Amino acid sequence: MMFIPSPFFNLSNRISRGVRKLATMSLTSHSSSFLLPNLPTDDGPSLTYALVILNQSLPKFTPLLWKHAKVHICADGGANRVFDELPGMFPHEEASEIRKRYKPYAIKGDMDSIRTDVLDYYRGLGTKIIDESQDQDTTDLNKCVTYIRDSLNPEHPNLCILVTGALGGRFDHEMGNINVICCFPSMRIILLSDDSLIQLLPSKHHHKIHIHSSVEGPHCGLIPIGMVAGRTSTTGLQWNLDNSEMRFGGLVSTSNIVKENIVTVQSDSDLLWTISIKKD
Ligand SMILES: Nc1ncnc2c1ncn2[C@@H]1O[C@H](COP(=O)(O)OP(=O)(O)OP(=O)(O)O)[C@@H](O)[C@H]1O
Ligand SMILES: Cc1ncc(C[n+]2csc(CCO)c2C)c(N)n1
Repeated sequence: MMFIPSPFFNLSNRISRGVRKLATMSLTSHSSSFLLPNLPTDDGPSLTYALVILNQSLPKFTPLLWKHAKVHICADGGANRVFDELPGMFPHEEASEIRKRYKPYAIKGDMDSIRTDVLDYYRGLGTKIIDESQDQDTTDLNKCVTYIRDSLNPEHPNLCILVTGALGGRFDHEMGNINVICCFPSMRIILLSDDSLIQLLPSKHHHKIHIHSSVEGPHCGLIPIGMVAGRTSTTGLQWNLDNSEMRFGGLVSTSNIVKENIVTVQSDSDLLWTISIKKD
């Protein structure tokens, strides 16, 4: 298979040589540069970030993600977290000032967890309130991603949705959050906690993952989802896969270690990529 740049870079993902057309596979770059104080421009496509805040303790790097994001959306009770926890991250400033500075653009969900005082407060600041209590079949995260997809022009190929509070906590919620990234395979969605991140690597691309060792790694994993992953090959890991099969009940690449600044992954199946996030 040939590695050539993907449509994310606005280049053709097909190449023809004379009369013979070679099957090619586009290459998608990934980088956790949103965890750095400043966004570099030389390690992948320049992305536009949206931040979705779920109803779990805010990671300590939330102000950094907020700064990098162009739009900020709370999933239902996620708004309680912004209201309650963000002022504590700035102990020398007035809570009311911090709450005005960190005003969500929208709050969306079935509204069974947001407190009335928090709802009234943000409504008063002009936050859009989108009550979808009639929908009891999709999670609040799904509702938020749908909103971003439908209203914020994510046809833009360089949109990336960062989701805080997605991991740890209740296992059914965690699995629901992972299911959301599988429901939107063509969107870049990154699930975050203080300890790790998870994203989908769709099989229709080859993947080049830039490792920022100051903020992430070395622990990582590649995990098949929903089906047997027949053949996966990697570079840059301590235990690389070489056309290996992965399945639950057999080999799943957990407790792996990043060894190089770039990890490459190609597979015939969609995989989850996870990497640890460093504590300062
Ligand atoms: N303990 C948890 N672990 C992981 N994710 C969570 C947890 N609690 C909440 N979330 C995430 O935050 C979102 C909003 O949570 P909230 O408590 O407001 O609503 P919920 O009624 O518990 O969730 P839902 O309505 O989606 O079932 C959830 O949809 C889920 O994505
Ligand atoms: C088969 C099935 N299982 C669970 C739920 C419950 N559920 C799933 S998402 C959601 C909304 C939460 O905001 C709720 C209540 C369902 N509807 N269908």
